[in-house]
Amino acid sequence: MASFACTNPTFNPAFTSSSSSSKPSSKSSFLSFLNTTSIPISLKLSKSYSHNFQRSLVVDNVLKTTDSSQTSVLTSKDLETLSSISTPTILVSEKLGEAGLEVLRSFGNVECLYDLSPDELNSKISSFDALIVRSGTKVTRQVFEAAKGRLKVVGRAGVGIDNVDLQAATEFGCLVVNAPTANTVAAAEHGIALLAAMARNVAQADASMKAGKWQRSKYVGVSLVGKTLAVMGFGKVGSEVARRAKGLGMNVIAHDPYAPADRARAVGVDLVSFDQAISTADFISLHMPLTPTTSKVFNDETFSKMKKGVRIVNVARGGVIDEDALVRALDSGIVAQAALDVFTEEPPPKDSKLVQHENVTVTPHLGASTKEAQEGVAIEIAEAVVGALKGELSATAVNAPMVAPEVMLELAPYVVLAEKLGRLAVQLVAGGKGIKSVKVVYSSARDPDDLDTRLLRAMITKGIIEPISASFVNLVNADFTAKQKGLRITEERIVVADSSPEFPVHSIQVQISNVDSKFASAVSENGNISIEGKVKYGIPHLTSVGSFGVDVSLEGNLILCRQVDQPGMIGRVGKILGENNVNVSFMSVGRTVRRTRAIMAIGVDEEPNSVTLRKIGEVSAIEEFVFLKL
Ligand SMILES: NC(=O)C1=CN([C@@H]2O[C@H](COP(=O)(O)OP(=O)(O)OC[C@H]3O[C@@H](n4cnc5c(N)ncnc54)[C@H](O)[C@@H]3O)[C@@H](O)[C@H]2O)C=CC1
Ligand SMILES: O=C(O)C(=O)COP(=O)(O)O
Repeated sequence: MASFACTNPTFNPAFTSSSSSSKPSSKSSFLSFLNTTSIPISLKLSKSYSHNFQRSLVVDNVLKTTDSSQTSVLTSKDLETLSSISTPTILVSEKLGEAGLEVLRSFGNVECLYDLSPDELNSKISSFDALIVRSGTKVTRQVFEAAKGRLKVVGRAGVGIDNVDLQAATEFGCLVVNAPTANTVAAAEHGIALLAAMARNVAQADASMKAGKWQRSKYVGVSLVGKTLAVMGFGKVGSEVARRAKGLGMNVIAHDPYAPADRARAVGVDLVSFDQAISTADFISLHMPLTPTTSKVFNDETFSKMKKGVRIVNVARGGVIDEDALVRALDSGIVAQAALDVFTEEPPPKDSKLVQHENVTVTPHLGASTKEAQEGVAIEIAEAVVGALKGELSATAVNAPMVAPEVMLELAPYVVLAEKLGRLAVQLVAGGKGIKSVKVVYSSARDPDDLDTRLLRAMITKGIIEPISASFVNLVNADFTAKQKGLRITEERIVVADSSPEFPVHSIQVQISNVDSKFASAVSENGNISIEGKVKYGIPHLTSVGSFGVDVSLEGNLILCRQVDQPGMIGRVGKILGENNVNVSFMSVGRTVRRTRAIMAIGVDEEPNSVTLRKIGEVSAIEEFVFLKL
């Protein structure tokens, strides 16, 4: 068997790459992190620590301390590793509130480099673990490629993530987080400001007066009260706009294919179809995200269905409107006025017909730009990014499943077990190749709906894929990577009545079908390579191989031997290992029928050399054996 890369077991979604050069923060933040997770642990620390490593330690220490009689002390090797890891570096590429910068600075090295060109960003990005942007930075596939695996998290200091190539981020295993709540009110207020300013020609009248004119009859406006406003996208901003518009005496309807009717009803708003909304509204306010579905959804065809003289406000994204079509609709009078905060291209070209149009009021993407919102967004994104760099799954992750911290902590030892089972299973496949179908069976005393297996599945995927490819797998890209490699992972949950619901998982079984095994005994009766493991006292154990029951802790490396069940076998193999200075950590023998065949599972601290392995193979009663790296 080719040698396998052995990584420190971790469920950190961000920091699992060997190329990571995360650093640490202070000892105090390390300890406070442990405190917040209430892990019973005794640590002797002498240096600053990496959050990357912190997370691994959390996993290790959850394992080591589930038995409350044990305490864990870092070894000198741990300390050496810790001290060699450098501080996380964070690039802030657009103006961010000071309070957020302070949060970031307390954790890592922060560089604020505003107005970078795409080439400059690409040339610098490989020095950073995290990137924080607003709407002005395009985080393209080239950025992820240029990052060379270093970039672990992109933080969008705001809501819209249409400027981040999410598919590329996912493929590169880079977590994307946003700050979805702190600018909601600011955007809604700006929408209302534009609505009122547009209806009363505030901007145009202001410009006219500043040009020395006094044109009272030219700028007669329209009233809002009693008019119908269609809110397109009844999410956070849309519903706040609706609430405020109702306060202005408007009749508000909304269109949102995904919004629950009761949420709309609570605000006194009727949810209607797209066509109904645009054809009955006097005013239309846009609040949907820019996606392939919403791109240019306001176009010649949809403008033609609108009431003549409709007025449109857009504080969502420029791209939801076909801007050339809007100019035509303005010129023809279908659209009487528009008030726009956002544009397809930002800033728009200086000669943009839309910006220059006399019936259009414009602002340079100011929706989120209040002092309050910017402070809030900065703190929200800084905390999300720091959390992600620490290995916590963010509540605002955009391209990864969100797992509550308490669930993650509970699953921690099973996460280690899952990765090790994946890693073992793939090493049992002849040549480690041709794996197409993997089945994972979780048995648990809990209701199947009560078990979130995404983390476990991701780690099994990691365990299977990483040893046989150059791919780096984490929670962000596990499903994508499996799909890309043609690996189908199916899951089954079995409820076992005789286990305690106190523990989330009783056992995990990994089966690989339609492959040859290099260790025939690992093939169970259904023809699949099959191994099963459990967590005992917080430590992952291998509990069955093929049809044989074993019980060996999954630490260090493993030798599996199948032999004729006869006296003296343990001694013979143990002697060979001892003579070659290989320390045995655990040993377990499983058999199906007495004095026929047995499997010996031997945990070893060191990797036996080829001569030692050959000697084991020469023991006459041994029919087959395999050395597996964990
Ligand atoms: N101008 C600015 O500075 C700001 C702009 N925004 C933009 O406003 C938009 C909304 O933000 P939030 O309300 O916070 O997001 P949100 O996610 O809370 O709401 C978006 C709503 O749009 C709905 N939606 C999705 N597809 C739709 C479709 N085809 N038709 C109608 N509705 C659809 C969703 O179901 C959701 O309810 C985003 O595009 C965001 O980028 C947000 C803040 C500031
Ligand atoms: O949050 C959003 O979606 C916004 O559009 C705000 O963008 P900004 O952060 O002001 O560039």
